[in-house]
Amino acid sequence: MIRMALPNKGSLYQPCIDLLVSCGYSVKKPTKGLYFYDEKNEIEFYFLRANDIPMYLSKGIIDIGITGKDFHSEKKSNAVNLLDLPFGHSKLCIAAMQSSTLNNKDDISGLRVATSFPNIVGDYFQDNDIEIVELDGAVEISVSLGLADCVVDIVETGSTLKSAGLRVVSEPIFTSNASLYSAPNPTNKPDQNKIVNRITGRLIALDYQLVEYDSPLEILDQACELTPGLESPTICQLKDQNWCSVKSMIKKNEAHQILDSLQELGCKAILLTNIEMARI
Ligand SMILES: Nc1ncnc2c1ncn2[C@@H]1O[C@H](COP(=O)(O)OP(=O)(O)OP(=O)(O)O)[C@@H](O)[C@H]1O
Ligand SMILES: O=P(O)(O)OC[C@H]1O[C@H](OP(=O)(O)OP(=O)(O)O)[C@H](O)[C@@H]1O
Ligand SMILES: [Mg+2]
Repeated sequence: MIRMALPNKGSLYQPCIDLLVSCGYSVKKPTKGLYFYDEKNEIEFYFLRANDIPMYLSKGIIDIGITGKDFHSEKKSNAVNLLDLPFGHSKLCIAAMQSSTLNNKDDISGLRVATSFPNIVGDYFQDNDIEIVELDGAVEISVSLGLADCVVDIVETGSTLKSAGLRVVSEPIFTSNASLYSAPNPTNKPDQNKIVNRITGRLIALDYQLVEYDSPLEILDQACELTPGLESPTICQLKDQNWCSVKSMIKKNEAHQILDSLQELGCKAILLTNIEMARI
């Protein structure tokens, strides 16, 4: 038995559910309630505020959980980062009114900065004299309402800031993504490892594709150089002694260039397929 925390809403909720379902877990948030038991895999899922997950992990109440790096850092959590996940990418940026003359960190000295990340902001501005105005959310409206002179807020596309009449003032002060975290001393390490292995396998599957093709013997070495695989490509002799069939994993973001090269080389029947899950 193991306890896992997932964000109960927001940007991380659906990607977390999709990731875990693709790893064979049965997980859904009840319409009312914050708990779901996956009987087959013996996992208790708790749907918590992404912001609170670092504390539950730090105290060892929850064994494993997914949240944003920004929340982990803000809460000064001693949870252990097991795995970076390919979603929840965002930045914490300083933003001020479009018309403002602020252009860099030093221009902020003496000003009021509204944020939901007082620790990250305090550390960043430790040598500047600023007043932090701590807000729980909807930070972007605070400047036009006159509560603050600028904000430090989460930015992904920038459309939230833009619609509040704000613009980013300087380089991001923190770069975040979702991560899988462990309690410092999880109760059930073998069960935790199973979860990590499944998720790692799924992330590899998402990064790679499987290519299969037929190659004349005389160009087989050149073809294999293009598709070396992780260990080594699988090669089968075809009925026609002059041809082989080759199977290999290739990086998804290189796949189409590799297919072009295989075709130019003289390979035939080139097939590209997605990988559902991988254990390397
Ligand atoms: N638009 C976005 N795109 C990608 N990641 C985002 C986006 N907005 C927030 N995040 C990241 O997702 C995580 C959860 O933030 P989000 O604002 O979605 O949570 P939330 O449940 O709405 O919490 P809160 O109620 O405190 O705002 C954070 O780590 C954040 O950096
Ligand atoms: O740069 P953007 O692409 O606009 O994304 C950033 C916004 O997304 C998040 O808000 P969310 O959608 O979670 O709403 P919330 O205010 O309820 O947290 C975050 O708090 C920012 O406000
Ligand atoms: Mg939010």
